[in-house]
Amino acid sequence: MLKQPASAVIPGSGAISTTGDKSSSQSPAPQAKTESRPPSINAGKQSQTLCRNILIHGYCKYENSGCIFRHDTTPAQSQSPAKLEGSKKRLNVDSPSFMPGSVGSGGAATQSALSVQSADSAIFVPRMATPVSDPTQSKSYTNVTGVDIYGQKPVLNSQFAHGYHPISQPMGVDSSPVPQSIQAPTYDYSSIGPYTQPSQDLYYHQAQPAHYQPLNYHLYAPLPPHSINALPYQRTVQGFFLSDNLREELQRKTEATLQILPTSGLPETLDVYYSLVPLDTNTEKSSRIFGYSSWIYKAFSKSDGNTYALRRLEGFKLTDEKAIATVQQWRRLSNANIVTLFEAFTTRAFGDNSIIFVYDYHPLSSTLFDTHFGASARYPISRSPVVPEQVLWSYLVQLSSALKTIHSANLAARVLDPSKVILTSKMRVRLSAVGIMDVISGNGDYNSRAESIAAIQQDDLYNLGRLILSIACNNHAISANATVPSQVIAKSLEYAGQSYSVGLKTALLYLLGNRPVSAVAIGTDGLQEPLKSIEEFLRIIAPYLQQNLNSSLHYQDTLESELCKELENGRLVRMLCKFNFINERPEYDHDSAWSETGDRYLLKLFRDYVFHQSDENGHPVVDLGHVLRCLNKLDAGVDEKIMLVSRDEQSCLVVSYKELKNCVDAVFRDLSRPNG
Ligand SMILES: Nc1ncnc2c1ncn2[C@@H]1O[C@H](COP(=O)(O)OP(=O)(O)OP(=O)(O)O)[C@@H](O)[C@H]1O
Repeated sequence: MLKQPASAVIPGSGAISTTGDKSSSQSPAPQAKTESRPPSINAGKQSQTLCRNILIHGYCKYENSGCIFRHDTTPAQSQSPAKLEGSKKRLNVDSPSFMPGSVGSGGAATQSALSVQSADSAIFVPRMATPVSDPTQSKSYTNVTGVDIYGQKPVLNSQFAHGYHPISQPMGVDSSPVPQSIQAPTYDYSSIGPYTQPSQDLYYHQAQPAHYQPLNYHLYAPLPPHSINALPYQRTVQGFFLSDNLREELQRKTEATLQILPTSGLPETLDVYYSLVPLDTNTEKSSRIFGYSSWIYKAFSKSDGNTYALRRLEGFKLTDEKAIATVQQWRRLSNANIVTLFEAFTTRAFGDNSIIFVYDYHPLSSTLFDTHFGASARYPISRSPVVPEQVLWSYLVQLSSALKTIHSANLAARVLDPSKVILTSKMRVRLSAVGIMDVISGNGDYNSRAESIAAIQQDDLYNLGRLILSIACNNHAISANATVPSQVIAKSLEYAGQSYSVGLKTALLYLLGNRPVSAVAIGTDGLQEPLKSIEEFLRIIAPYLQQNLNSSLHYQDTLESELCKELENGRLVRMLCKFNFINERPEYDHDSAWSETGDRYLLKLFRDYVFHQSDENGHPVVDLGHVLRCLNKLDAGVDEKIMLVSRDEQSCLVVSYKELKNCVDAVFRDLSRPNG
């Protein structure tokens, strides 16, 4: 229970009586008392005054028990005697309909119903800090004490102990009545410590009838996948935010991307690249793969500010300029399992002849070699020698997809080694050194050597088989040695057949099988044999492609769901930033005229309403659900009205989120104007 103010609220009409202005109210209780009171000299006058209960509730339950106010809504002057007689009926067909929002809009009935005291109240005329963007949106905050908040500063001395006063009446979509049958499920929020019960709005977003259909921009609409049957204690506040694991991983990647090494001893710049950071985990360089020692660095680009991975081949002297042109062919490839190659250039910045290949940078990646054969694995798959079959299929499918793109572009991967396949997140592999062999072997002009490319593509299939088999058998030698004896391959296949399914063995047999490695293959029977192809291989593993597609779509759903949460939170951050720009500005510290007048005063009260509520015992109410709900409604600018109470509880303001949003925008625009 949150503390209630000592004030009565008249929804919609804006007429509110407070402890500070008791005289201006006309409540049912005093009216009831008047029954026993002797008729006063004002009795005749009062009988001309329309009973306020008629205005507010449409009827007065004291009408027949002594209420001396008028209950016929036809203007008194124009009432015929016959009508006057009939005026004892509560409402009749001539009764004007009740218009909750008519205060201030000049409704005749409303005006005639205002008491003499109300007539004395100052008319609230908001002062515009800057013109509001939408001229049709008139501001009409209801100042319940009759104090013009724009001209006169309310007294705000006492300790704040203002309560929780939502006037949750149907002014907007979310306040419309919810049918009983589709009430939002009860949500147990008790498990999350100080956070109290969240709003129904946070969870409940489909029960509104179709005719209340403006978009509910202030509601959270979590996307699937949801955790099925989660117990209350499992549904924590984390449900509103990015999962911890994902957030941590993304943050670590950001950190790695931004890392710099001021004293690395590396050249300060390489072409347009600067701030080089070595990525090699292995300081002992071998020339096994490329025939040259290779190094890899992270660097920022001056031209676009992005981060790239620069692979350097030490001591390479380019003799054929045309060879480097093949990079353009690689650059055009678009495949999620290939690290994009952007450009290549030669340099003497390291004091030798080096060639640099520029790739996309994938922070915190780890090679398949490090993962399965190395001492440290960034994405540990399994420490047991038997790698789960699902993992092998995942690699096989992804690398096949990469080969399909490469072969379709009339190119060949040529390097399919565990040290040149990187894991960029869990089970996500990419070929990391494409295009290099084409440049350094000067063999890029495949068009003139159709036979050669076909043969190299056959090698790709064979090398893919060796790569997967070496991981399946936990034997690096199978992939490290290009001329591994066929007996070793056969024995390893037999071994793999014991641990893995027939499907996997069949796939590996196709890749490693005794097919010709030349474009025109002649079999032992003298007949021409068809070449293996990646298309044919994909047909063989088709059932496993579906499984892989399914899991990657599941993962995509999960990420989209996480993104959806952050979308909402992004809006809140924006709103909070604006809010903090406005509230408690130190330069206006001693200028209460700044913070306690006009739009800014409303926002100050709104901040108290959102963050600084206290319960009936004076304890702070820490309700994250309430905060999220309020800020989302503010950002969406819904029509729902709330009552803001000053810290001394002497004045209340009824204001809609829409008006508050206009205030935020106006004040923020004011602040951001060059001359402030
Ligand atoms: N494009 C890239 N983006 C980010 N990191 C990468 C990229 N390519 C490779 N790496 C990382 O750089 C490190 C070194 O890669 P490299 O290919 O040199 O492997 P290596 O094991 O050192 O092989 P070698 O002995 O042949 O140099 C690995 O941790 C790898 O994950």
